[in-house]
Amino acid sequence: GNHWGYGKENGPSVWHKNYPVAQGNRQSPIDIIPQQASHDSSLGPIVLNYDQCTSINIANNGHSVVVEFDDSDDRSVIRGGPLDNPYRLKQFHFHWGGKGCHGSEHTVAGISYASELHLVHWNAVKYKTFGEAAAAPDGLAVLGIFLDTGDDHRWLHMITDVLYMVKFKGSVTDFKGFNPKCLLPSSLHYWTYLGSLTTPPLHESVTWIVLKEPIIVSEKQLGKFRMLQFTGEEEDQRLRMENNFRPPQPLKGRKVRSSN
Ligand SMILES: COCCCN1C=C(N)c2cc(S(N)(=O)=O)sc2S1(=O)=O
Ligand SMILES: [Zn+2]
Repeated sequence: GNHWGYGKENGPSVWHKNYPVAQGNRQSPIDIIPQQASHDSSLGPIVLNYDQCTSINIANNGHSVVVEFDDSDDRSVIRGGPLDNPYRLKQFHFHWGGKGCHGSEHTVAGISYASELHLVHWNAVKYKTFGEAAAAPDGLAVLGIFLDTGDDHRWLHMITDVLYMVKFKGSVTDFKGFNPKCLLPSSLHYWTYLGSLTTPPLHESVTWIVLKEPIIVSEKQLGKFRMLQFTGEEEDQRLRMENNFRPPQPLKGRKVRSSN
């Protein structure tokens, strides 16, 4: 059927047909305007405890490349900042553009970055399952990290070196012992606001925490993401996985807060 995607016929501009919440009041991503963000002294620092984290596998789900984690206990959590509870790390994935053009989802005063990394966490204190949390207004916390281009990122090769194993939609391969701490910038200063998943089902269940400082990766490393395919190995259509980002959505009166 007409499964959602990023093409002309099934892209972000028509998602509302199957997912009416696409036109809701807390959709993501947004354009973050730093000067309009309110400094909130009650916003403490975010704390990431990823040291015991256990990555399981890396997969091509036909929309992005996703690294899944064992979330059977509180071994890797994000806490603090706008969050009332610790949220458990479930997966991380990326969004990126085509050659040379931009591919981040959030923009900063109209400027987009080459790519954006999303670390997805869920509120296992309040909800029994990830699926339940993903549909609840305070169910998810996604840490967004911008990727800018420059020199090689010293650790990203651990991911780009295995992308050939998950070239096609539906492919998955073991990916153990990866700690995403190595993908963080030096500063954890952030903007935060209430939003949604940026892909269908577009649930309005995400507390977004977007780091101000990008990490730097090389054009060569980003290029390896573009050899992934949206399509499966058995499909005769070859569709390069690129421009898998949703454009900024209306703020609808929401407040963006800034950490100090
Ligand atoms: C069963 O729950 C419904 C599916 C939830 N998920 C699917 C997404 N498309 C999705 C998008 C996410 S993003 N781009 O907003 O981080 S996180 C995420 S997810 O939480 O992994
Ligand atoms: Zn995402």
